[in-house]
Amino acid sequence: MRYVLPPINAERVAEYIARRLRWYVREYAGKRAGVVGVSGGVDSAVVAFLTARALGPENTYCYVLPSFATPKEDVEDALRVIEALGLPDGNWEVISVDPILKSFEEVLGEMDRVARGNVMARIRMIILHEKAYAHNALVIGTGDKSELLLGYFTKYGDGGVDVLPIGGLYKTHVRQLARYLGVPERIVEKPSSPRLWPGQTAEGELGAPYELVDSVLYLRFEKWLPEERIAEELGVEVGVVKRILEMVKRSQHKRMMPEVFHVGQRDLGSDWRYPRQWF
Ligand SMILES: Nc1ncnc2c1ncn2[C@@H]1O[C@H](COP(=O)(O)OP(=O)(O)OC[C@H]2O[C@@H]([n+]3cccc(C(=O)O)c3)[C@H](O)[C@@H]2O)[C@@H](O)[C@H]1O
Ligand SMILES: Nc1ncnc2c1ncn2[C@@H]1O[C@H](COP(=O)(O)OP(=O)(O)OP(=O)(O)O)[C@@H](O)[C@H]1O
Ligand SMILES: [Mg+2]
Repeated sequence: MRYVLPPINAERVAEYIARRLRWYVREYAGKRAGVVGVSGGVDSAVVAFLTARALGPENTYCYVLPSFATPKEDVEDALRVIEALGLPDGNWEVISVDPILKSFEEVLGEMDRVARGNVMARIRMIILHEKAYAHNALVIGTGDKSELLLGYFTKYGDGGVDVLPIGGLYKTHVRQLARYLGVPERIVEKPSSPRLWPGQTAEGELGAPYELVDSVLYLRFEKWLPEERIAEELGVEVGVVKRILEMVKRSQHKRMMPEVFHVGQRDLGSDWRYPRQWF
């Protein structure tokens, strides 16, 4: 398999994202600070570094929100990020989501691991928004371009954020940016995982390494090559390419506002009907 993404200019990208994030939070939203859920993974580490660069450590709030499925090394790595940023004491906290998850299961009954994982992600979302309200802040999202295109996130969970500063960067580019920013190497090298159940890895669930996923997405959406040419170019079966692009199609609803059924002024009280072929 060939990796075809050109590298980014990490210095310029970091500068651009930090400036734009500062403008978005301060000028556009009129807020003071940013709240980040820090997992010990590379996306949230990069976003925490960029938020501190944009707004200053005193205006950056980091929350580590482990569950029973979080390895203890991840909590250690999350704390390393917080230490590296030099956040003041009141600007970070470790809060276990397990008691909240347990009370959900007591009321709703036991859930399977996917359902429980999505509830876990939505519990984190609620906590982060509560903290944002408390600190006059926005919830800074950590989704990258690969996850957003694949729909590899929980709708209204880790997807329920206010702004997506690294949403224009593929996962492999986020790792490059992480190295430039000085994110600890163990975090940069760690295989991506939502950690929604023990042993879960992103590449295991997606069925392909991110180098391949990113190459397919790049050749399709930036070079507009047809599926067969992408397969040839990367030296993989066309079925692999089709499967990745199918994930993009099926997750369109996660990248849009919910469909609104508009009712126009002239429809109210008139006998005009939508043409049959619209349905
Ligand atoms: N066509 C459509 N139009 C409008 N809405 C539609 C829809 N199809 C489904 N839906 C709605 O979407 C829901 C399904 O979406 P969702 O609840 O997200 O659930 P789903 O996509 O099934 O699962 C989330 C996936 O993201 C992964 N994940 C989650 C969290 C974090 C990370 C990470 O990388 O850190 C990864 C997780 O491992 C899993 O593979 C349905 O329950 C339904 O309500
Ligand atoms: N234990 C956790 N504590 C705090 N936030 C979390 C935790 N688990 C997930 N999150 C939030 O959900 C986001 C989505 O998880 P995801 O696994 O995609 O990102 P990551 O762990 O930062 O990087 P990677 O995708 O490489 O694992 C995280 O970036 C983080 O903001
Ligand atoms: Mg992760």
